[in-house]
Amino acid sequence: MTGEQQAAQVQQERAITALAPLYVPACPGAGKTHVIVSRHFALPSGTLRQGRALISFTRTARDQMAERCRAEGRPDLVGFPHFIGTMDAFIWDFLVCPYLAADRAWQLSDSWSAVRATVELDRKVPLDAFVFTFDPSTGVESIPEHALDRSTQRMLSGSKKPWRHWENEAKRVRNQLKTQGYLTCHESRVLAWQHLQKRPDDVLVPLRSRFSEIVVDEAQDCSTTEIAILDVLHTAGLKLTVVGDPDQMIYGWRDADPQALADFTAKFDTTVQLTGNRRSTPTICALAATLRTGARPPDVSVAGHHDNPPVLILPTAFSTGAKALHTSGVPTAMVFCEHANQIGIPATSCLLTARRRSTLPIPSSERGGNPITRLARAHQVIASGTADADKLDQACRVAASTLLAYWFPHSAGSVSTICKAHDLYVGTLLRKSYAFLAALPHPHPKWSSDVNAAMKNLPRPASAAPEGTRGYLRGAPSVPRRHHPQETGLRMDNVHQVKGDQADAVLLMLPEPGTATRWHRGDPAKDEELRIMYVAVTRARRLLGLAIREDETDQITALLTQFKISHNVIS
Ligand SMILES: Nc1ncnc2c1ncn2[C@@H]1O[C@H](COP(=O)(O)OP(=O)(O)OP(=O)(O)O)[C@@H](O)[C@H]1O
Repeated sequence: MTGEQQAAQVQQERAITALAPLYVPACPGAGKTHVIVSRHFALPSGTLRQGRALISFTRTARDQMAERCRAEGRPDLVGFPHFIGTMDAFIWDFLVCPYLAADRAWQLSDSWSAVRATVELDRKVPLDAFVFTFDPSTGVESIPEHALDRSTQRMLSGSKKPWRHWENEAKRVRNQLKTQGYLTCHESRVLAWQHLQKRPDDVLVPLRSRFSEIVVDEAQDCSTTEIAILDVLHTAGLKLTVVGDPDQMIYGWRDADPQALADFTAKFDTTVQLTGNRRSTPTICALAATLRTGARPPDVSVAGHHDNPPVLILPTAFSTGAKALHTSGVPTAMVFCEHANQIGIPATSCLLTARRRSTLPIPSSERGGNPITRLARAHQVIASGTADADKLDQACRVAASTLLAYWFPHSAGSVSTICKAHDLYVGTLLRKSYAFLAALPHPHPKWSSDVNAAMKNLPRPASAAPEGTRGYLRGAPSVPRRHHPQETGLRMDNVHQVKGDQADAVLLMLPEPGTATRWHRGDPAKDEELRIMYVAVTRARRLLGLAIREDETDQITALLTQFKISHNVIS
């Protein structure tokens, strides 16, 4: 072990064992999840139920933490009295739901699009296009006009009604829905804040008796209201451990504010900083350092990789329809995968990302298509080997409904309904469906005959009653074209979705004109685009590729040369 690796280990140990209240600012790849889960393994003492709340911002992070506990043989750390969940779930379960009037059935949705509410004056606008914000220091709620997306701004620019009429109408529609029992996470946060102000003892006593510690992961994503809520809990004596990387703050639109986090964490007595990057090579750490505030030196790479490949610069012609063609005429993603493959990284360990999902060659509707195409896509999900639990579940359900349609040709409804009607256990069927999908060959134009033969030969439940070829799939699947990046099993998603994730090789698409100038002259403290680039590049373990506009190649290579970052232009 090198001295740097030892130092990183000592930092991690301190972050695991230091007493809360504790602030752990950490660089990318510092092992925040390891710290949080290891902290959880050491049982807290001294309070009634000795529970610990582990709060994260994404369902993926939540599932990772729970999975880590189970994998270490501690499933008991997942359930009561502990809590492992998202910030929204914590706020709803502990600060809002128990204190709502019992006279109606309350429903919490991610956004107003779930109830398809609209605001109508001289035109009709979806309610979820209006961004409600709340200032906890004044208790005032508003809808800033500048936060509207571009298409709503265009729509409202033709309206004869002034903005304040739209704002009032949006609030009226929202209030009416609230009266009917519908809430989004924004209303939930505001209610939490109000409950803490109006009836602090009711809210705080149950929290104190259940949790001896509340750990907040990815704290840089907290909105100002969430920080204000945590501040009340901290002031009331609840023990908080706050873990985060302020450089990865990419949720400005939901009111995350680096200054609010800095002011809040300054109140903590103990700070343990994690500066060893266990994920990325020195070259990737060096490039990442050019995208963050304060001209700080690169993080120390303690990943121990045996190589340190240069950054690949791929000049690309970006055009509509998510086409990104390298100067050689081949999709840039394919060129990148070939280079990754040359250093032993298969396409399934590569990640393609961009600020906008629309830049990525992802089919517009992954769920659409005829039954054979849906099954082919489900097969791809399984074959990729990298899909998350939700995607795997969806894929298995597609295969399960194909099997059920063949086994029970007269039954209709969802997988659960048909299973119930025929006394089948859904979990067993999904496992069988996984095996069925995994055994199928790669989709091709005559794939349906392979699928139908596999269905026929698959051991079936005793109650199944297939009728000849009823339920057989027909036609050709519309599988991705040859040389299409999707065909390689390459994983792709936008930066906000891959946050917290990692891959051996990452290709970041940068189609926006002016990226080079922005990178050169911009200030990451003020420019969220640069922070989004920072999050993207820090997902890479060994190889990083940048797909850039051809006319910006010289500027970007000059920049990398200036920072002494080794790179190769692939032309
Ligand atoms: N103590 C450790 N020993 C060995 N590997 C570790 C240790 N801690 C973390 N790692 C590994 O380091 C990598 C980065 O860890 P992790 O994903 O938790 O980072 P992170 O701090 O959450 O990063 P980010 O904020 O950038 O997502 C992972 O592959 C993880 O398994």
